[in-house]
Amino acid sequence: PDLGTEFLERPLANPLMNAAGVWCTLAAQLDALADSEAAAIVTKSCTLVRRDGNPEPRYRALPLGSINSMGLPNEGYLYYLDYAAHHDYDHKPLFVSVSGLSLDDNLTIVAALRDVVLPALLEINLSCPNVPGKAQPGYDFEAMDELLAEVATAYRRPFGVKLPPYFDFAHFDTVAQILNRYEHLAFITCINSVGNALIIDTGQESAVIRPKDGFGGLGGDYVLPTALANVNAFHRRCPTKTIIGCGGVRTGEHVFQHLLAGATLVQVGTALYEEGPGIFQRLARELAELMAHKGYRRIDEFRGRLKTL
Ligand SMILES: C=Cc1c(C(=O)O)[nH]c(=O)[nH]c1=O
Repeated sequence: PDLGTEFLERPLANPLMNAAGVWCTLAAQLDALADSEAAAIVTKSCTLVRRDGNPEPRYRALPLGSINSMGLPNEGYLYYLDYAAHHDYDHKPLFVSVSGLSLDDNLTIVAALRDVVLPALLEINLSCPNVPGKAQPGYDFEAMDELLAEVATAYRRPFGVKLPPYFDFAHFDTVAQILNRYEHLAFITCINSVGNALIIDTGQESAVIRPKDGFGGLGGDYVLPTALANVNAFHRRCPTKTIIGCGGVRTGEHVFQHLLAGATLVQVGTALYEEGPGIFQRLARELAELMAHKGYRRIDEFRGRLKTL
């Protein structure tokens, strides 16, 4: 089978990439992703200035996934613009994830990315659940609309958004209606971690991460059904947008399910954190095996073709 696909008219060797935040904070990590089987890479969400992030322990692997409250540790946007300036775009696309702590910060970073005129792709993160005292724009629809209006005006080039999970059809409808109003908004990445979960260690009778009394974003197997639902909900509601799936991908079968639900690219977070960049070779092999078993030669024979009963 051929795992080839296309993103914004650009051919890619396969639909696989990392999720923002995982194995992508430092140049050496990004280089490892560039050297891996991932067909595209995205940076850790960046802020105006460098951040240490939240006190540790702030990430825990779990039997069914992970919980994190990293607190947006990153090297500051200029570090990632510099990385983007040296990236080889003929080899594979680079996305820059931006998660400014204010509208002004977001606009400063977006304008800087616009002015360096690089082929890098902008993914605006509307959904960081772990900055104490900061409500995420993804759950404040007026703030989201204002942010997108300002970014679209300032950036004037194709960009995308990273959404939190939604759990209500009224929210799918409202958010899709907002996103469909922005022509430059070319792609939608669903989902970010399921925010503010609480994992309890029974023996210790304690939370397992330090920040926010143990409340953190859930990832991994726990979130696959919610991720698939959000991918399919926005695939149905935003026919002119490209959907990137993210959430719960650990095997080739999970990649297949995200593609069936309507994703064009599929991001890997928790499983990449645990397995490292070699995971992309395994996922590509497993996806090819599943496609061969089903008699599919190309991804476009089944992508977005989820049946209903
Ligand atoms: C950008 C901050 C995020 C973080 C974080 O740095 O705490 N964790 C997530 O699961 N998702 C985020 O979007």
